[in-house]
Amino acid sequence: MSSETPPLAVDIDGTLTDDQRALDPRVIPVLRHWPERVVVATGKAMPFPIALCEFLGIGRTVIAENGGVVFVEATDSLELVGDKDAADAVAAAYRDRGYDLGFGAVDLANRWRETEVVVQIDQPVAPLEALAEEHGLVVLDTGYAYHVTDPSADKGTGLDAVCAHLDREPSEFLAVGDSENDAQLFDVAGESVAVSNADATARERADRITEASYADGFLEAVAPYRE
Ligand SMILES: O=C(O)COP(=O)(O)O
Repeated sequence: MSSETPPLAVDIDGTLTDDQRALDPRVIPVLRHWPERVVVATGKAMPFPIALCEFLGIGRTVIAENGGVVFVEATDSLELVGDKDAADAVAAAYRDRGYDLGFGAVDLANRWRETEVVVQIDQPVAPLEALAEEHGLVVLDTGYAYHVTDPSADKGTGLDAVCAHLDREPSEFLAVGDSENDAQLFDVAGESVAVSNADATARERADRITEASYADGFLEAVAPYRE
């Protein structure tokens, strides 16, 4: 890889995966051997990106829950931003009105979540948005789930926090992603790339858009640094 390879902030779903949300195995050696820091920045709860880093064999530097959770292994720091009680109150009120979060009784999507609540993408969003607003929260549509989340935390504030711990600047980073929850990350990163399956917000806020979709798009985004 080139000596000018930047540190990388990368989304998971839709960016490192195929269209079925399965990790594309071709991204594994790229991330494992990336010569700079890799930050996994996701809407998922912390155990998922932590496990991804562990199995990739890379340092655990993670932005989870759309910026609500930031973990930097190198400095042994964990920061939580958000009002989980308010998010839980939204979920309870949503259920009281006869709706369901949509993830079943065990609910692996919410089980380890510390700052947000997520609702399955096929559930009604209008009542969720009304309840979120009543509690000072917003609903973020990642294309994979509705996140009831604190508007003061996002993947951009997450990268700021990571950088404060590591004495780096967000502007040093290449960011790659695919949805509106990547927009603020794109804003703070030095270079931002949306894969071609990205939603309108991500496409608008990215510096460039790849020709290819999903993990093929990620491989295209990082190709200039791998020559
Ligand atoms: O959890 C989601 O809804 C999306 O996750 P992502 O940020 O890794 O795409």
